[in-house]
Amino acid sequence: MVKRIRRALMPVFGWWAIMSRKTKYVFILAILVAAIVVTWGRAGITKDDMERLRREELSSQIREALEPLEKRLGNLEKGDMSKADTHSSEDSKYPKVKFLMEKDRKRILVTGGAGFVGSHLVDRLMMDGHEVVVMDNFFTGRKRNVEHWIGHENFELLNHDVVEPLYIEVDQIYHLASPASPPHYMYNPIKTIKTNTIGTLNMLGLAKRVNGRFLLASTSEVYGDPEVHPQNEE
Ligand SMILES: O=c1ccn([C@@H]2O[C@H](COP(=O)(O)OP(=O)(O)O[C@H]3OC[C@@H](O)[C@H](O)[C@H]3O)[C@@H](O)[C@H]2O)c(=O)[nH]1
Repeated sequence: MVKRIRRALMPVFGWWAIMSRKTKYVFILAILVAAIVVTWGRAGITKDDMERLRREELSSQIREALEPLEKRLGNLEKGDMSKADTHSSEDSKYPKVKFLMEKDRKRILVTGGAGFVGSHLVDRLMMDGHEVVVMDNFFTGRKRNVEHWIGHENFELLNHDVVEPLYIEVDQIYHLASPASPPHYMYNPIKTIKTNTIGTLNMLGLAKRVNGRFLLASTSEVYGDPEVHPQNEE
């Protein structure tokens, strides 16, 4: 093996032996210079490349972050307020909502907002551009009635029993939380009475504290078994 290597290197050593001393120096110097240039050049390019890549990545991240803001600004400049709201753009997964200026936008609590009447009221208030807080204990209400708003920046869902006090900041309260149909309000009559007394008192207290407007809905059950449809208010 050693013999084979020696034989392979023979031509090189042969050349080396017949070279003058000066040529040898020049040869060694040339190899050294070449090695320095290659190493230095490689190190320089790698550093520069890394820096350039880092800068390119950073500017593409900034461009990505700015794009929706620029789009929104463009819409604002064009006066298209409906598209200025990110959630009202065509590709939004939510129903279209109006854009309301901060001074016109109300924060509204709907108790029983996951129920039949409540969820339709919630749709209307959301589409009008308000902030809506739904509070429901899901006795008869269902999350699916309001699920199309879950995650929207104007929407909040609280699983809370109105019999317990609630401390939040709102401008208006629609108080609809109560078992509505006879099988439901007779299921636990004492709880129904508590909901309609203590619950209503809690919501009145909240309205008083925040100086907010208050609406209490009754039920068509108060008419008994009506003989005419639709029922009039007399
Ligand atoms: O203690 C309670 C009791 C009830 N609730 C909630 O209050 C809401 C009441 O809504 P319901 O859907 O039961 O009653 P609603 O009055 O909205 O509609 C009802 O009356 C009109 C009919 O046409 C509907 O079919 C019927 O559901 C429910 O979401 C229920 O979970 C509370 O949050 N707390």
